[in-house]
Amino acid sequence: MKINEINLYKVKMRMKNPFTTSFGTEHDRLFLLVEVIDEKGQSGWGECVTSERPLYIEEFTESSWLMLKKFLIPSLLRKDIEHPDELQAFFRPYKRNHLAKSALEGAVWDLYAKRQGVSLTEALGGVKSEIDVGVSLGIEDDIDQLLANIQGKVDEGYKRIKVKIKPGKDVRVLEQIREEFPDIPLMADANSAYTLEDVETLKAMDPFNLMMIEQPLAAGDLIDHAKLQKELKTPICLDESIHSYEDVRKAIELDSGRIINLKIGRVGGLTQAKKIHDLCEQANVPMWCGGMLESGVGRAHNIAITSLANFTLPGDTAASARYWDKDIIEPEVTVNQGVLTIPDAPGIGYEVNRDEVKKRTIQFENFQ
Ligand SMILES: O=C(O)CCC(=O)C1=CC=C[C@@H](O)[C@@H]1C(=O)O
Ligand SMILES: [Mg+2]
Repeated sequence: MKINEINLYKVKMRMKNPFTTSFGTEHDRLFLLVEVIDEKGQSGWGECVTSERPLYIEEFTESSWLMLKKFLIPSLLRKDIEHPDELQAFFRPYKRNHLAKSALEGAVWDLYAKRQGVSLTEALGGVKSEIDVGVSLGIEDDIDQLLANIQGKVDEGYKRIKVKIKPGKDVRVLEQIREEFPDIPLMADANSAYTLEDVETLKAMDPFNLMMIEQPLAAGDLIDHAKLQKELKTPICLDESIHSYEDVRKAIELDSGRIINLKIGRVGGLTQAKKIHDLCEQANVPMWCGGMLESGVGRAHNIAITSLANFTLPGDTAASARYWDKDIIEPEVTVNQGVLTIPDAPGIGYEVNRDEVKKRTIQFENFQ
């Protein structure tokens, strides 16, 4: 396929509710969409899951716009490629910037699958036709509001509840949740809010029968997580510490974490995500697909990667309606009693609603 044109959209979407984690609150998502167009005029779509501020990772929307405009898009324009895996060679000279790389590579994967006449799930080697999904709930000032939020998602049948924790909003909150919901599959995401000095606080969470504690310590760390895992009964899940295949290899060797939250953007795209999946499968390390408050485009990519066999735990790919009054894809992502049916239409399996994208696009650039 020949990539004749690439469109870059900076999109602003207001979420239904603010989302608060240990590092901040987001109400408006400011992210990028990438559209690649081949010699037949067919389009593939990817999403750059950055935020306006670099609070979760070092990339942010403006930096990724520049990275795509100045380096990544020019490296791909008018190139003839057989398979999306070839993009690794084009991107290799440029360090990190994984969210930007993933957006462009994801668009090429979508286009590739459409040209093959298969779903992205099939193109990736997916083996499922439906997936169990969980939901991630932000920090609430008021415990009754959090308990009501949990009740709502339990009533909707989500297969796992993820709550955010931070120092001062952790042990007592989890205790109150367990008093109300003694048996629900429950996990906590700390987003690196703790250090090894908090080991007693983190050990105090062991009695709550959590499925996992996600990223308790610093982003990028593997050594201290390995020390902490020796102290905890609860499995540690790694998110911000895993940016590559090599990070996973070392985490397994060090026993830094026993579960991997795979985010396609964080690891630099679907080709790397597949390699990490295969490594975790060989090492019997369970995985699930994390979320970055995506629009339907990014959500569609998450669904496709979750169809691979070793994604054995419910992920964060909730329904479009969890975040958006109106999503930018048709049909929207829906979940029925915690089960999401994977579309079998070619590519990402959802149509991008160009009118809805246009309404929310605050900056656009066409590259030929
Ligand atoms: O998309 C979702 O619903 C998951 C949201 C979520 O938990 C996160 C999104 C982005 C960064 C973090 O705040 C957090 C995570 O660490 O998984
Ligand atoms: Mg996380």
